[in-house]
Amino acid sequence: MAEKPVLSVINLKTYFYLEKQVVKAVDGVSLDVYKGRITALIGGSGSGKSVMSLSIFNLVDKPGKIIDGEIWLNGVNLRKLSEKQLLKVRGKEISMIFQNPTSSLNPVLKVKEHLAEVIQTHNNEIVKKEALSMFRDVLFRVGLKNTDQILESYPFELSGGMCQRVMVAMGLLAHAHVLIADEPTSSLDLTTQAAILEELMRLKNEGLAVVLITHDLGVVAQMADDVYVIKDGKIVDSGTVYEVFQSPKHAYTKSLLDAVF
Ligand SMILES: Nc1ncnc2c1ncn2[C@@H]1O[C@H](COP(=O)(O)OP(=O)(O)OP(=O)(O)O)[C@@H](O)[C@H]1O
Repeated sequence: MAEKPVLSVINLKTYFYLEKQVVKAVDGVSLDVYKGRITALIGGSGSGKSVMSLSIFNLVDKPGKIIDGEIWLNGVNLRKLSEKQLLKVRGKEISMIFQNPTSSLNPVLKVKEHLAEVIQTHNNEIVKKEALSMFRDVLFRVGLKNTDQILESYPFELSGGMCQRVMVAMGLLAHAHVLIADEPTSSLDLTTQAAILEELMRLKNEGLAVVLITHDLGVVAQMADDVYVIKDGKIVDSGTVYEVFQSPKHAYTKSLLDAVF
């Protein structure tokens, strides 16, 4: 691929130091994520998908630790940044939507306050009125219609799908370059799942780089451009979705595909 990746992970290792053993949750993963493409990360339960995405944000808690590797975002190695510098990157340049959208938002903040937090650190001079019209606009873009009411709502007053969309809106407002979606639809009903997936496609078409972590290989076949298969913390297969699904190189990929198709 001629274009440079927006996000490049090189030889990343994240281990959990337990009393009796070391769990090598991510064990030398390298992957490239491109603008305007959906990159899927697939693998069975416990293969390292979530630890991988948390590592990108440096959000791995003890006893876990990133012990090696580089994480390049638009030419900056995130592993060299201080926690203060990383705060500016998280949710701004890379945003993330999690499995459980309701608990990913702060329960004591209204939607408008979540959105305000995004622009405060980003763009102080925006006056209140302009900010509100930007918020309405961005909520509308993610398919939320009753924007004035939603702005005044707390997360618990919204459905899971609505919270998910608020998180996507926060990423849009921040002009994020990369969106990492970790099982973004797992807790949602079918109609909302379809709407969120459609939204991800739209964002990709707008030029965002999307990393999609999912168990749902049907969704991957339908939506992804590139695929990485992770097993026991290691990438065992990768390529375009066509390459990986048509001619899987690793027996593990074949078994994942056989279980579904
Ligand atoms: N806090 C922790 N302490 C110890 N081990 C952990 C911790 N968190 C994750 N692990 C281990 O790291 C490995 C990778 O876990 P991870 O959550 O990344 O898997 P996953 O691929 O996201 O699974 P799933 O699809 O079920 O969400 C697993 O062996 C898991 O047990």
